[in-house]
Amino acid sequence: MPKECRRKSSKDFGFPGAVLSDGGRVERRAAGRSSQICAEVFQKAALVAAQPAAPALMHAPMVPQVTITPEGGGCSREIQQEDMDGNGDGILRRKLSNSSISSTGSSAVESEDDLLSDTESKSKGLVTLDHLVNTERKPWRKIKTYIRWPFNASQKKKLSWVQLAGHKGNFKAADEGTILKKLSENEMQCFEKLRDDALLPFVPGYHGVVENDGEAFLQMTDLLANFDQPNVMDCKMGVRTYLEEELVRARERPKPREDLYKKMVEVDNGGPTPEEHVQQGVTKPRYMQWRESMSSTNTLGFRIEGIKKYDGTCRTDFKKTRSKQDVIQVFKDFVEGDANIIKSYMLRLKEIRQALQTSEFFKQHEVIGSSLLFIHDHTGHAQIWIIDFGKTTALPDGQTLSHNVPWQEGNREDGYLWGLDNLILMLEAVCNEETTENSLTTDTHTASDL
Ligand SMILES: O=P(O)(O)O[C@H]1[C@H](O)[C@@H](OP(=O)(O)O)[C@H](OP(=O)(O)O)[C@@H](OP(=O)(O)O)[C@H]1O
Ligand SMILES: Nc1ncnc2c1ncn2[C@@H]1O[C@H](COP(=O)(O)OP(=O)(O)O)[C@@H](O)[C@H]1O
Repeated sequence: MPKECRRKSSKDFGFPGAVLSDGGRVERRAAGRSSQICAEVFQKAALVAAQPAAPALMHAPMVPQVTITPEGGGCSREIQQEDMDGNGDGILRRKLSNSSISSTGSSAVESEDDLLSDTESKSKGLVTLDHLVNTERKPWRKIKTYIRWPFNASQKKKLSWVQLAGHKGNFKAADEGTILKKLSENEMQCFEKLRDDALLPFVPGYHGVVENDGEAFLQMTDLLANFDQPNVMDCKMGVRTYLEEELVRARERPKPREDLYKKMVEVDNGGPTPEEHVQQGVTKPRYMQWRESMSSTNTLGFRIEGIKKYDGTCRTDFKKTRSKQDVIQVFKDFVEGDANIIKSYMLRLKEIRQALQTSEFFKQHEVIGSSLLFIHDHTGHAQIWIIDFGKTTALPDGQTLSHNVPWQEGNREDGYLWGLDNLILMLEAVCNEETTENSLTTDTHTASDL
């Protein structure tokens, strides 16, 4: 695809001071920086918002399947805390991703030849949203972060936000109950289209495009806002986590990336092929396929990305959580045996499933890299939302997906519904186990009481 047709990041929209409000209207923001407003770029954003999304992949080529290099034997182990400590304070600079159509504005799609910093960073775990409170930044590599409770009410509010996946620095705090996510044109178009769709009740409220500190952001509802010390889990949906066009591009101009090689080796030194070891680099699709095969993406159609518990503990070391039993165990730990929470989650997943089946948006889009965000708290409040439309791509006019047939390159299927069904099955298993365990406990009590 020609470069000018690719998605643009917030930088393409440029300058500060304006708010692209709901409905694509351009407004001026009453801020001291109004002199910096560049109406033209925000009109451009308005125009984009008002127009139907141009299909990003007009002609998905029928090209041979990419072979996933088999995992080597090697010594494989989970990342340990000691591996992480003192290892994450490199320069947290993000350059343009070489093969990525970023799910966010932070890694705009550019050439395969763009460079990428060795210290390419992801935001994992507890973060402090920029203008809320100025504490020391946590390097993403730190896999466990503890927060001391209780804080006073305002501190608690400030520190309760968590980013479990995605790119570092992508989010900022905004007005009460909302957050800002770096603008990607693609995600903006999705939010615009979702305004009239059956999925609307299941996605974060969208409040338009705003400028903050010279950058454009999507303003959306902070899903954590109505929870008290929430437990949060991010599950990335689908059997595939990269776009077909990323494969094509990598094939045309393969660009081994050192940062991805390093991430692979951190988890499994036997992951890279001998050639990849020699070149100290792997291509983006190769890395993404390896991630999918190591985790439950390929086998279950979803994977757990991260969990933050009410007590502030945070885990993102799920790269090798693949088996059903392991996944069930993670869910059991997450809900701490609370059958009511599991039931609420199951109900919500079934509602989401129903909405997906009637959603025009869902039919007409390849949904890649999107997550379900599970949130519950001690009051029994439990909800799930569909988040991250950065790589959700419109199909050519008239084309639809079933979302539950196997992916073959060219058919653009994403396995989303298949993954959702498996997720529901996993939760049912958790529920059954909990119920059995509880009834066993009750039986025991009854027996001993007698
Ligand atoms: O989770 P790990 O193993 O760190 O791998 C990440 C995730 O797959 C990111 O997806 P997400 O943002 O959905 O979590 C992806 O960003 P894209 O969404 O841009 O594909 C990154 O690609 P790069 O940003 O190119 O490194 C890739 O390195
Ligand atoms: N609307 C929201 N409310 C609360 N938390 C959110 C919201 N959107 C995203 N998050 C948090 O940020 C993380 C990354 O979000 P995501 O949209 O996937 O970012 P990226 O596009 O950088 O991958 C999620 O795992 C979640 O923890």
